[in-house]
Order: sequence, then C-alpha cells, then structure tokens
Amino acid sequence: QHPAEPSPGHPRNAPYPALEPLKSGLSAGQRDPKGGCSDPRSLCSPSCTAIPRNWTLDPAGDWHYRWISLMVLPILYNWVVLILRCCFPEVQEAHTGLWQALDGLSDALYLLDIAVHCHTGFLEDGILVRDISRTRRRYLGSWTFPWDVMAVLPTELLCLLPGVPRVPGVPAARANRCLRVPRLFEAFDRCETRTGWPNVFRMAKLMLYLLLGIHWHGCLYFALSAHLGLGVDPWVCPSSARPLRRYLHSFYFSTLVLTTVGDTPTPQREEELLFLTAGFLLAVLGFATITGSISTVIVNLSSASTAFYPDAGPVRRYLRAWGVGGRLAGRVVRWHQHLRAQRKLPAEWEVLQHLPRGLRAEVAASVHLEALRRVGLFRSWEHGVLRQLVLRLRPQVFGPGEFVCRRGDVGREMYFIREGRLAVVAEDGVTQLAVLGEGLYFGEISLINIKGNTAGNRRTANILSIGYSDLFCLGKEDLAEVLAEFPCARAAMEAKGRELLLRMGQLDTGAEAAALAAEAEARRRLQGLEVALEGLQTRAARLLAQLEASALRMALRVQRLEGRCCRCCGTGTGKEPRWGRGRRM
Ligand SMILES: Nc1ncnc2c1ncn2[C@@H]1O[C@@H]2COP(=O)(O)O[C@H]2[C@H]1O
Repeated sequence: QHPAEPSPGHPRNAPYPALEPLKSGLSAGQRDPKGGCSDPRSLCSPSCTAIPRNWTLDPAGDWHYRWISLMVLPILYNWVVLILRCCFPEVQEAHTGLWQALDGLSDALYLLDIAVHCHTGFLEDGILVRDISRTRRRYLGSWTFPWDVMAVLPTELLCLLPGVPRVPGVPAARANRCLRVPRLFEAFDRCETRTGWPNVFRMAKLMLYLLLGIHWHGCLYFALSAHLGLGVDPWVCPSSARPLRRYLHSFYFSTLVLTTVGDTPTPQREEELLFLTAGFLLAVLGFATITGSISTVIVNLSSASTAFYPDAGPVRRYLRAWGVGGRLAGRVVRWHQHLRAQRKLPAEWEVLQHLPRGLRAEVAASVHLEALRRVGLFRSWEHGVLRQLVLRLRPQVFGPGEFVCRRGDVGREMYFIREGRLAVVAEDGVTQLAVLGEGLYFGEISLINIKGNTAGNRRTANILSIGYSDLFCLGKEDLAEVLAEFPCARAAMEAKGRELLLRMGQLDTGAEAAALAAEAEARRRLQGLEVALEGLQTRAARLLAQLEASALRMALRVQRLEGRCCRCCGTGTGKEPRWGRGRRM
C-alpha cells in the first residue's frame, strides 16, 4: 500500500542523514498490519520524504534514554523558573523576551515528547511491540496521555479573557507545566539503573529535591514579605534594591527554616507565624525523609561490600564463644583481610546465582578464562568447552600453612592452581617432594581410576599451601563428565598420575599388567562378540530374504490355483476377495 520510494535526488539505498543517529533505537524493517514499512531508512508514503511516519523507539534503548534525559531540562526549567517569575515580578519584567523564548522551547519539547510517547514501543509477552498503530493506541488509552496534555495546554491564553489583568507571559497561568513531573521521575529512575554509581546519583537527586524545596519556600517567603511590605519588620525580607540580593536573602532564610537550623527573626504577625510554623513542619518531614534516604544509601554502600566479601565478625564471635583464640583466630582474621585486600571472592557463584545459566557462563568466562588458559591441561581446549567448564569450577582460597588435602583422605575433588605455591609433603609432614605453582593441577589421582594404584580412591600425598593460594576446585562427578567428553585429557591425566605413582612406589606394576591384560582380554572378547553378532545379523538377513521370496512364490501358486478352480467350476470372476471365495468353496 505504501511503496517505499526514494525521495527525488536521493539514492535508493543511501541512509537518510536525519535518521542515521536514530538507527539503534528505531524499529528494524518490520511491517505494520496496514502494510507500512517501519524501517527507519525507508519511506512509508510518497508524501513522507524525510522522516518515516512509523518509526518507533525501543523503551530500553539508548535513544529513548537520551530523549528522556533531555526532557529533564524543560521540566526542571518550569519547576525552577515559574515560581521565581511569579514571586519576583521584576525578574519577569526584566527579561520578558527571554522567558517567552524559553517558554516556547519548553512547550515545543513537551509536544515533541507526546509524539515520542506515541512512537515508543512496549513489551507484550516479553516481545517488543513496534507496531505504530498499537503503540499510539496504548499511549492514548493510558492515564499518562491526559496528564501530558494537561501539562501542555496553553492556559496563558486565559489571560486574554476580558477582566484578566494583561501581564505579558503571565507565569502563574503556566503552572500546569509543572504537571510533567512523572516524566522527570521516569528519567531519574532510568538513570539510576543505568549509572555505575547509583548511590552517588541518589545523593545528587536528594540534594536537587532539597534545593528545589528551599527555592520554592524562599520564593513564597519573598511573596509573603512583598505582600506584608518589604522591611516593615525584622522577619520579612528587607527592601533591598537588587533582586539578586532579595532572592539570596529569601533562599538563606528558607535554608535556615528547612534545615531546622533555626535562628530566624521572631515572627511578628499572624501570617508570619503561620508561614514559619508551616515551614518548620515541612522541615521536620523533609529532614526525616532525607535522613532516611541517606541512611539507606549508607546501608546500601556497606551491604554492597559485604555482599562480595564474607564478614569476619560472625566467625570471630563464634570462635570467641567456643573459647578458640590465639593463632587460629589470628589466621581466620588474616584470611578475611587477604580476601578483601586481594579482591578475592570465594563465594562468587552466590553473587551471580540470580543470572540465567547462559549469562552466568558468559560472565564467569570473561572473569576466569584468562586464568584457565594458563592451566597447561586446558591450553588446547576450545573456548566453548572452557565456558562450560568454568561454571563447574569453584574458586577457593587457602591461607599459609593450610592443608588442601591430606594423604589417606578419600578424594572428592581436584584443584587447578590459579595463583600461589603449594608443597607436596611426604608422609612425615615435613619433607617437600615437590612445589606446585600457577597453571598446574593436583588431586586427580584419587579421582581417576589408574590401574595398579595401590591407594585406590585415597589421597597419595599431603598438599600444603605455602602462602595464600587461589585455586579452582572441580568435583569428582564434574571431572568424570568432562573426561568422558575429552578422552585425550583423561589420557594425559592418567599418564601423569601413573608417572607420579611410579615415583612414589604406589604403583603395583603386576596388578597394572594384570588389569591391562584383563582389559585387553575383555576388549578381545568384545571384538569377538561383535564379529559373531555381525555374522548372526548377516545370516538372519539372508534367512529373512529367503522367507520373503518363498512366501511370495507360495502366494503366486495359491493365486494360480484359485484361478484354475474358478475356471473349472465356472463361477466367479476371479477378482473376488480370496477369503470370500475360499469360504464358499
Ligand atoms: N611427587 C609429586 N609431585 C607432584 N604432585 C604430586 C606428587 N605426589 C602427589 N602429587 C599430587 O598430590 C595429589 C594428592 O591427592 P591425589 O592422590 O588425589 O593426587 C595427587 C597428585 O595430584
């Protein structure tokens, strides 16, 4: 219905300069039910030459975010300037032209925002709806639309009515422009979720609200002072010649009242008393809100750091309660300090657990892949496989002098060394057999079934952390699954384990040879069985073929006999069903 035609003088496939920046936020080549193309670079009707009518914005996209951030300016302008112009007529009169221009600009942005709202997509069953007729219908049917329209109604035209005093650009009549505040909150909310410093943003927002409150209170104080007479008593604003001075005095006075600093001149009249009392009540409310918000921010800050690093307090209290002190308690404290200082997270899967599995794998891979690649065993593994593996690994940190595993224990996990040095200690607990460093692994011998291993599933050596060791731990079942997928990794591990067992004298070569012979015998038998099965299968196929051929031959003979029988009896056409004819016979 709307053939996409290029505008005269514009190449068909060239991007339209005016729309190019909107590309990321606009719909991509969808067709609406009326047949219009929503591709931002294509034209939707012959009359539409520059901007396609059915462009849409993704509400979670960058362009929507930029737009609502821009909308903060006209909304704040109206909230700050209107009350100022109302209460300080000299400010209004001194710059009438400027105010009119800024008012016009703010109204234009308000109207544009209504258009943007109409073109903002929405999620339905998790799918972004970009159909312009639906987005428009949804906005027009929402409570926001009448509110937005009320905020942009040209109420200042009321001043043209007979009997209303003629003041150019009467600011009080534009009070409805302040109704646009929900859009301001939306922009703040979006900014808070996007920014990397949400707590700083919250504090800044709080300060803005505070300053705005003081500004409004100051303006109202000045209006009351002007009504009572400037400088008539010590409470009201002094009659200073300069408007800036008057404004600053009012702002200062309101700051004293609203921050409950006090020390304001004693009110003399009823109006002053009422105004000041209302101000103090507001201040109490505001103060409680601000204190609450700031304490929330502080709690958030501290909970952010405790969410990452374990709190040493409960462990210390536990040790104290059980009377454990001295060196052990010191080691616990030092371990916690090390985690914080080195930014090590032993419970990082808990931090990431709310993420979907795929996304968690991405995050974990981007954090740990570098370290995993340094492990010799994984060097040749594909990226995708390591990404799967990384989710099975549990980071663990061991302190100096701590045993990671002890000889004779049942092995349940193996370790990859990310950072640190560990000693393989002999049975006496002192002799160092070897020192293991970054990129090596240990603890696999008791997990994989090496033939001739006299230790079975028990640890063959003590492993002691020399300093702080940062390890990845892999459980027995996870290791079995990984090795089942990678026989070459199993072979490499077995070869290394065999060598170590041999060196430690824990390899029974006789048992190994017997196991190997038994394995070879089993393999031979298996092969024999396979060959026999193959032969049986061939014979069965041959017999089946013979059976089918003889059945066919028999059927033909029966058919022929039936034909002859019918001809002898002179009945039937020979086309009747065989069963029916047989029964008649
Ligand atoms: N001499 C050695 N050199 C290096 N690593 C060893 C040595 N002896 C034992 N290990 C490792 O220490 C681990 C102790 O637990 P496992 O027996 O499961 O697996 C063992 C090997 O991975």
